[in-house]
Amino acid sequence: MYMYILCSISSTASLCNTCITSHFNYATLFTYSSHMYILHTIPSTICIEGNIASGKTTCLEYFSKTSNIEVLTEPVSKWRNVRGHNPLGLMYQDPTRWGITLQTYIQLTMLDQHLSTISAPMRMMERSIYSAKYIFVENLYRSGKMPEVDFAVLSEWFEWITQNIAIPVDLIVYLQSSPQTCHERLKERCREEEKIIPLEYLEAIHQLYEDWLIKKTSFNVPAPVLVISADDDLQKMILQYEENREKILSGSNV
Ligand SMILES: Nc1ncnc2c1ncn2[C@@H]1O[C@H](COP(=O)(O)OP(=O)(O)O)[C@@H](O)[C@H]1O
Ligand SMILES: Cc1cn([C@H]2C[C@H](O)[C@@H](COP(=O)(O)O)O2)c(=O)[nH]c1=O
Repeated sequence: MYMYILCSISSTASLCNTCITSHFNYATLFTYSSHMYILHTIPSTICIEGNIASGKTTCLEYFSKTSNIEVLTEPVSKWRNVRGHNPLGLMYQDPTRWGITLQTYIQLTMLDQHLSTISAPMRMMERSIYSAKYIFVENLYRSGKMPEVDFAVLSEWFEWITQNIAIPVDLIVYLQSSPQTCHERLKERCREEEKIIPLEYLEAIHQLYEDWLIKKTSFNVPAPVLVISADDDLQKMILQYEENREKILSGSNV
């Protein structure tokens, strides 16, 4: 939908006034085409970020009961089964060989989610195309498990996408948890491919998240960040979600 809007802007800019106004969670755009005004609404996007097993899916499930929100969980099932292949499993078995395969596919599926047309005025997504690149690709590269040429190709793809396609994010909710908590929860969840993940892997992911979203020293942060401490038990997490409900659903002004 957004690409269509961008096309509309460029094709109608010389013909008429095009205006974008922001009201609460809606961005409303009017374009003039074929002698009539067309109104498009762009849903606002909230991305739930955090380490593996920090509680993102659980958080999304909780907010899925809220009206006017469409929740998009990470398409992990696709990453585990693309035409009968399991790139997630392959990556954990041999990251140097399969890291680029998995990350190319994740980049595609994330882009697909960002651009998907939804009927609700608000989209709540699990992670984003940004964290796939800034956290996971970066981790593979920095740990010496992704060859330089693979990193270069993925980076070229990512830069082309983000420079040519509008991928708006209105708010990042960072579920900040200790790597130890995640390790415990990961063991409990018991996803087959992840059984070999050591604590050190979660520590590396944690550090990359902290540099990106807390210290803001590594990469561009595409939206305001709301930090929610995620080490608490489920009941306390629900309390925190309720305390922050308005901030989360207003999509910005953190
Ligand atoms: N606050 C919590 N306290 C204890 N266990 C939790 C909590 N939140 C989630 N879990 C459990 O931890 C595991 C990982 O949670 P999940 O929501 O799948 O994390 P993520 O989507 O971030 O990987 C699941 O088994 C889930 O039931
Ligand atoms: C985005 C992204 C994810 N992964 C891996 C990390 C985990 O094993 C799963 C996602 O599970 P989570 O419980 O939702 O964190 O996918 C990856 O390797 N690369 C990525 O870019």
